[in-house]
Amino acid sequence: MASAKLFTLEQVNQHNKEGDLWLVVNNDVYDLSSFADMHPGGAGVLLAADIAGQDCSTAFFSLHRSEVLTKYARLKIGRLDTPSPAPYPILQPGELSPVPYAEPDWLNPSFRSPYYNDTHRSLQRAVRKFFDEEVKAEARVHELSGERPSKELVELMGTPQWALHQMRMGPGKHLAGLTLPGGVKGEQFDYFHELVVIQELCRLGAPGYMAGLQAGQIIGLPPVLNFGTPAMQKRVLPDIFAAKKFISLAISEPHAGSDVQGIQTSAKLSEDGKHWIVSGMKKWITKGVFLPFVRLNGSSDLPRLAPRSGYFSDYFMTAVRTGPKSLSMMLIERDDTVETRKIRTSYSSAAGTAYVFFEGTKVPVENVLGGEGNGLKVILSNFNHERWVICCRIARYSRLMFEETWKWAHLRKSQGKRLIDQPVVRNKLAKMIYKIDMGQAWLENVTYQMTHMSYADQSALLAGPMALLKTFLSRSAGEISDDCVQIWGGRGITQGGMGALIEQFQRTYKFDSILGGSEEVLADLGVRQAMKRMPRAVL
Ligand code: HEM
Repeated sequence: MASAKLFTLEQVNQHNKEGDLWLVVNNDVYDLSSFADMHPGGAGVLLAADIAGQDCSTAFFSLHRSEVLTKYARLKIGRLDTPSPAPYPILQPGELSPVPYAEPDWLNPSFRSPYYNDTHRSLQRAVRKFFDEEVKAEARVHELSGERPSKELVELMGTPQWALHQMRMGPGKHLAGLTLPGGVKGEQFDYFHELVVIQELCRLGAPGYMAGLQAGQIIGLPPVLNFGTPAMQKRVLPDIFAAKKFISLAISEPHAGSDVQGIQTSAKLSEDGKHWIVSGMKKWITKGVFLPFVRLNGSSDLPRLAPRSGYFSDYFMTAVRTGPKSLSMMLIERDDTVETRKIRTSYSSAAGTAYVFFEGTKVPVENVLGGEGNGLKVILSNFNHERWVICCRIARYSRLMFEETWKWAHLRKSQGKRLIDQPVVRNKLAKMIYKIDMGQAWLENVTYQMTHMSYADQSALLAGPMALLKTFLSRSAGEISDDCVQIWGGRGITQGGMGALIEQFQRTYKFDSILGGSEEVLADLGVRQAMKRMPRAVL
């Protein structure tokens, strides 16, 4: 800020009353004269003798997230002429957090890891900077307002320069010939690169927005990649990777969740045998439809919303009963016979969760993936990757909650002591650290196995370990969330403000313990898979 106007602290001291109120935060001078009456914490606190006209960085950072300064940058009028070292350094876009355990060990410059090489590191640096600079602000605002991710941003993410929609599909020939962020060649891309992209996105702390951004495609597109004909791939993939079109996975129904055998949506073959005619309904379909809202640029600090049609999935990868004992997966294109309706969940509406209704929808027989009656095979082939993505996600969200809570425990004083000085708080933090680091280490081990196995072998050999890993991570997330809320107190159950991410996590971590198979189902699957490998000889 070379051209900033400079003030002495004595000059700032003069502006210390109602209607003429300045103060200093992190060496920046703010004029709050007209903002004081709108200050969410009230005008009174700002007019206190130790605040008005003073350097109040310590008071500020014990009550606000640093993002408040970005949001209210318009109140900044200059800088102190003799700055003191900033007591609360704010991370620049792309920087690693200096908070202990806030980053996975492989990002600690003093540590080594057998799993990551220079290509993973350069990709990590590139995407972190991009997410911090281009995505973070929108993600946090839209998470709260329920708005869809903006068209401009999803399209930018789909440009060949960023190729983020392609990377979220994992390694494969869809990346061939591309030069990815950080100079990584598409052919070098492995599951650790994908893990890096997922975990960097999670740092933004906006789970509903993140689901609305890419979740439909991550679970809805693999059948096209793995079972689609070349003609289907040519027609569908480029538009989805460029974010011109969107796809959702449509399996669950009011009577069938993880239990795909209970699916009731059904289809009859047309008389000429060229189409399936589909009728039925699907529930909890991510990205099915977004709230028809758009933010208006009003003077209010809170987002104001007004009706407008939003964009939504153009394709539904749908599980359909094609006979009494026959389940098929088909790619259904949205037309007038397909209706979507918003479902409100504890996630942000930015996820676009919806009901999908099919009423006599005509689907060309060529749109059946993997052959008629092979729906279960197609669904199962997808599950491992979906569960692994969820594992990457919970592991990183849990770490972010730890970072927030660790910082808070250093800031917050109770009965004259910082929270971190209380053994009971340190004990809770210790439990968080070992759960987070155990989860990440197990996740990296499973990921390493994936890099050395075919897709089919992953399903056969890793379904059990993956199911147990997901159960461990989502159970741990519940315990971490609970301990975080206890440390944050009222702020952990208050939307917005210092504890915003903690409140959001305790409201949303359950998604990961249900989606892709509930904890109970997966724990049982993990054990049953191990039972199959039990040799008779040892009994
Ligand atoms: C640049 C100066 C400031 C701005 C832009 C600002 C803005 C805000 C905002 C947006 C909130 C709502 C909560 C949040 O989003 O974090 C808030 C809350 C609050 N602010 Fe400020 N504030 C400033 C300085 C101060 C200072 C110097 C104090 C001194 C004590 C203060 C005391 C409070 C209090 C007590 C709350 C309520 C916190 C709570 O509910 O936990 N603010 N402020």
